[in-house]
Amino acid sequence: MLPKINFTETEAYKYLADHFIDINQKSIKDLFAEDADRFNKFSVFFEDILLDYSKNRISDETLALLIQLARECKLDEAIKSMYNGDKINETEDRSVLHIALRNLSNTPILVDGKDVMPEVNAVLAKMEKFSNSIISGEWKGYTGKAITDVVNIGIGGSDLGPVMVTEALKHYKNHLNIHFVSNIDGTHIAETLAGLNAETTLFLVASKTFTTQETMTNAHSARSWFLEKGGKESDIAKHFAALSTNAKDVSAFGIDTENMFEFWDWVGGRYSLWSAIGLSISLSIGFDNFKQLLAGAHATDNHFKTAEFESNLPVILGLLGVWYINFYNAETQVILPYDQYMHRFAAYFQQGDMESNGKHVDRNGNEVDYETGPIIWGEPGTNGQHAFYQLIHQGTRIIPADFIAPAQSLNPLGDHHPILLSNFFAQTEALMNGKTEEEVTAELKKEGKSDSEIEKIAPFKVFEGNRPTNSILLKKVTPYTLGSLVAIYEHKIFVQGIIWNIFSFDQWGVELGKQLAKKILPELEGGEKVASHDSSTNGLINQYKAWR
Ligand SMILES: O=P(O)(O)OC[C@H]1O[C@](O)(CO)[C@@H](O)[C@@H]1O
Repeated sequence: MLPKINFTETEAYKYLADHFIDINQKSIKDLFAEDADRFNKFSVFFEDILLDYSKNRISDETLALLIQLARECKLDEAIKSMYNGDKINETEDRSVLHIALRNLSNTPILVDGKDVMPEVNAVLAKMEKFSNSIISGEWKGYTGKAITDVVNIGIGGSDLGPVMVTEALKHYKNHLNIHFVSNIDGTHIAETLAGLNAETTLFLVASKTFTTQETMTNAHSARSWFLEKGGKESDIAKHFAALSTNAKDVSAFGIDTENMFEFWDWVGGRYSLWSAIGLSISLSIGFDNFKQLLAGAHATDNHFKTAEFESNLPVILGLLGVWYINFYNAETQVILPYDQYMHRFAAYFQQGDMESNGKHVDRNGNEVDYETGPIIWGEPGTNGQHAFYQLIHQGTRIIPADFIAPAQSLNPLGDHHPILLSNFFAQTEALMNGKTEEEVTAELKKEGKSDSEIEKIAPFKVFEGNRPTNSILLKKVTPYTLGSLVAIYEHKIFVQGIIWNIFSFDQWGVELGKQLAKKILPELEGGEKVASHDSSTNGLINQYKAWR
């Protein structure tokens, strides 16, 4: 069981509320001026990852109080509960054990008294064998040819993680072409299949429940396409595999359960890339690299479990988020990878974070009277700089930003990487320092502008600064480092869920829309006018029927 403490009623929260007033007398720039050691004090290494969180609106006292808050909310107990396999996903009566999927130390982890590790290891061994035979070409399609293309059909957690990782680790990929189909919009699968040859294509139907409408519809279309192109029912076993917890529906679909890669209800969809759902990753970069990804995450898991809160990366990141969301009313959190390969990282954590902590009822079943999960967004730098950074620099909202970059490029081409990194460093500095009216005036004077011109233009050129950032510098993007980084963000979400006293591992909020869509679908048949909804919904449905 998780503790059920209202964090706004803790001692630490009250101290933080007072401290908030004090700390705002100073800007981050002032705090740097006061303390030459600030970088050393507020940065922490975890293996080949450096987190510099010194450019935040914090002092020693802020950090101490935030850590006190974590202690009062019994974060340590909550972490133990998760690692012990307790059913901390109480609303679904499930354990939360993505840490078991990457538990390469193989220490027993019990669910209902049974060690889950033998099953985890058995599926990993099956994934290894399958990946090797597809990659080597030993596995043949129905006309005796090796597989060249793999299509992962899944959505949400059965898509975003594998997409993000295969993109982030593209540098390590082999000859297989990996495609992803998620959207129910027929365009997605039609465009994907257009260039493919059924004889050499393998479909992975990735669905924890094996009931998700989008995935099942796409999977049936893929099956029909395969049969139209010349494959027979008896050939399906060579071209379709399932990644699921639902053996019954997998076999009803016609997929040989020999080709089913199992996982378990204690793996949340948005935390499942480490499970059989990661088969597309293992096919793309090879099982050894997939294992490195798991190893990196496992290292983070050990760090999260054992490091003191003061040097614990997920704890620090989580608490900083709470600081901005609950005291500064920050509504969003932007993630800015300065690495083209990581272009889906923010999109991945949009689900990871927003589906986990987008909750308004606390663990006691009461409506919360404080903010919970932020809106997560982001794009890779430097593209974002030329699109939305204006608002981060000069808008009216506070947008805490995570900058992420590797020190070593996987494509060291001319000056590209130093230019990229100079932008990263410059942005965090600019966001902190801003530009004062005096500086703007001096600059304009130097350009030869008259006093009246300066008076007119200066206000628009002033940057307030004092905008908080975290900088995460990786030595290099490797499967191991990426695994560590993803796990850091996963555990950060956990930390925040504990502080906010919410359940982070269910997602009831996505159900209503699904139910209504099922009700509306039959109403779209036929030509008769629909009148069973509000006037807007009726109007839209009827216009759709008129135009289609
Ligand atoms: O893997 P499944 O069962 O198809 O679910 C896909 C996604 O749908 C959701 O349940 C939300 O609708 C996600 O949590 C999940 O990742």
